[in-house]
Formats: sequence, C-alpha cells, structure tokens
Amino acid sequence: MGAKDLVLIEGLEIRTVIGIYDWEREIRQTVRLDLEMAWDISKAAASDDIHDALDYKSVSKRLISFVEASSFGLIERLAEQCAQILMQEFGVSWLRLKMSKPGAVRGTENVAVVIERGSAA
Ligand SMILES: Nc1nc2c(c(=O)[nH]1)N=C([C@H](O)[C@@H](O)CO)CN2
Repeated sequence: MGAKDLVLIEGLEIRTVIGIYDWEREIRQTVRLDLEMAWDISKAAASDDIHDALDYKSVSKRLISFVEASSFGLIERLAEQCAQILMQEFGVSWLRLKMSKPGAVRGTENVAVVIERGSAA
C-alpha cells in the first residue's frame, strides 16, 4: 500500500496587496496559508538527510517571497498560483491549501478558500 504521509505548514502569515476594491490596492493585508502536502517521508526518515525531505523551510521562504511580491484581486487566484509553485518547483503530487484573509469581513473570525490539487502518489 502507498504511503499517505503529509508535510504541513500551518498558519503562515504574509502581508501582501490583495483585494478587489480600490482602497485595497493601496494597502497591505494579511493572508494566512495552511498547507497539507503529500510526501513520502520514508526516505528522509531512513537517511536523516534534508535532501530527501520536503524542506518546509524552503517551501515557506518561496511562498513568502512570491506572496509578498504579488498583487492579485481574489484569494482564489493567489491560492491557485501558490499551488502551481508547489507542484512545479517542489514536485508535490497532491496538496490541500487553505488561503485565509482574516479581518476581511467585519463580524467574521475568518474568510477563506480551500483548494485541493493533484493526486496522491
Ligand atoms: N470568494 C471571494 N470573495 C471575495 C473576495 C475574494 O477574494 N474571494 N474578495 C473580496 C474583497 O476583496 C474583500 O476581501 C474586501 O473585504 C470580497 N469577496
């Protein structure tokens, strides 16, 4: 049976330009990423070598760099672009990504989209 291991990044908060209204194009707001990424950890567990692991530090730094420089309207578009980076640059075969924009709607604790991409290896 195939492995069902996951590497997680939870609560990654990044300041960026995001939103559809004129006033939102003038400020930075916080988005929060929660990520589940399929990754067979057995090789890294055996070797104890970071090169065999999905390096959550490298992934986080890449996403921070991309999101900080981006200026999309919708969190849907931002989520999709992040998913494509994870699959194309890091070889992630399946992922679930929650893109939150806390504070966007008064009276709510949070608003978000959740996307799943790819297929489990
Ligand atoms: N499904 C979405 N709905 C809305 C979004 C969004 O990105 N996805 N964005 C906005 C505004 O930018 C809002 O965040 C301003 O408070 C409205 N609806």
